Amino acid sequence: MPLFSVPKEVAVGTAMLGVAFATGMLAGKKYPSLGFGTPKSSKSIIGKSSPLWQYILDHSLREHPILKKLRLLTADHPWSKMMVSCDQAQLMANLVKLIKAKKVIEIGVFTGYNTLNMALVLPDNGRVIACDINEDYVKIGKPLWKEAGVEHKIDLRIKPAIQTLDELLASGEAESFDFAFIDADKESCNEYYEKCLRLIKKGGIIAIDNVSTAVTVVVAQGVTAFASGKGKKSHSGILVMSFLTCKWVANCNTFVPCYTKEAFKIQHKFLKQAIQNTDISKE
Ligand SMILES: C[S@@+](CC[C@H](N)C(=O)[O-])C[C@H]1O[C@@H](n2cnc3c(N)ncnc32)[C@H](O)[C@@H]1O
Repeated sequence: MPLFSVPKEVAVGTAMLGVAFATGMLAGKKYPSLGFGTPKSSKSIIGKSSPLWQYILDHSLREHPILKKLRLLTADHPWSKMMVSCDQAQLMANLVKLIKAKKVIEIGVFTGYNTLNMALVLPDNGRVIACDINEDYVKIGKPLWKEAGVEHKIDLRIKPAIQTLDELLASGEAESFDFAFIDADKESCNEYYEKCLRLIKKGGIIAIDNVSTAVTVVVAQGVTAFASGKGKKSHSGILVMSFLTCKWVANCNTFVPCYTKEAFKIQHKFLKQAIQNTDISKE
């Protein structure tokens, strides 16, 4: 019996993600002192000293023009490092499309780059529950949501994300979401993860950013429980994927992965298990 069943494309996509992790091709991360965030401005990611990186972006990035506009607009923000990288966002958009998601949650919106990214690939009646506490950040991207014609798909909730998740659960939306991206304060990550496990339905995906910092343990527990089949009932059938931390290398203008051995082992084990247990017979 497979532990879970995901579409073949998702398994392949996830495997490629694993390869990207293994080869250090994914976007790097830098953690400002607040404990969240990633170095994502085009200025820092597309570095001249990283021809491989540039090649990957030149040949695989298909960024919507308004997304690009928002990325460049955000690049000038003092906290631009918090924005997801364009390739990371593209991977999530592809996964959202592959599982034919209709309802997604973004925990931590910042200027709304990934919110817009997901809204663009959702069907017209799709919905992004976008959670943030800082309206000033969100205000930067909101006009571009409108310009892209997807504003109606975005349900922005300005309040602590825990409160929003509780409200969703209280209003009977458990097991009704397809995808969640956890990318806010790390202190609450454990709670976000547990609540998302209740909100995401079977066949859905929970993506967690910056897992090799404070949340490694959370993910490790979830992934281990999930991969061994010993997780709670509600864990089964949900794919948990994680974006690992990379370390900013000063004066290098590029990012190199800085995996903790443990985080890499967990990721690798999980991906291997995910592929082995993918039920492609129904495809
Ligand atoms: C790393 S940024 C999110 C980046 C975003 N996902 C993107 O695609 O660009 C983290 C965001 O989490 C928000 N945040 C921090 N604590 C929060 C909380 N308790 N509830 C909701 N949002 C929170 C911050 O205001 C910030 O905008």
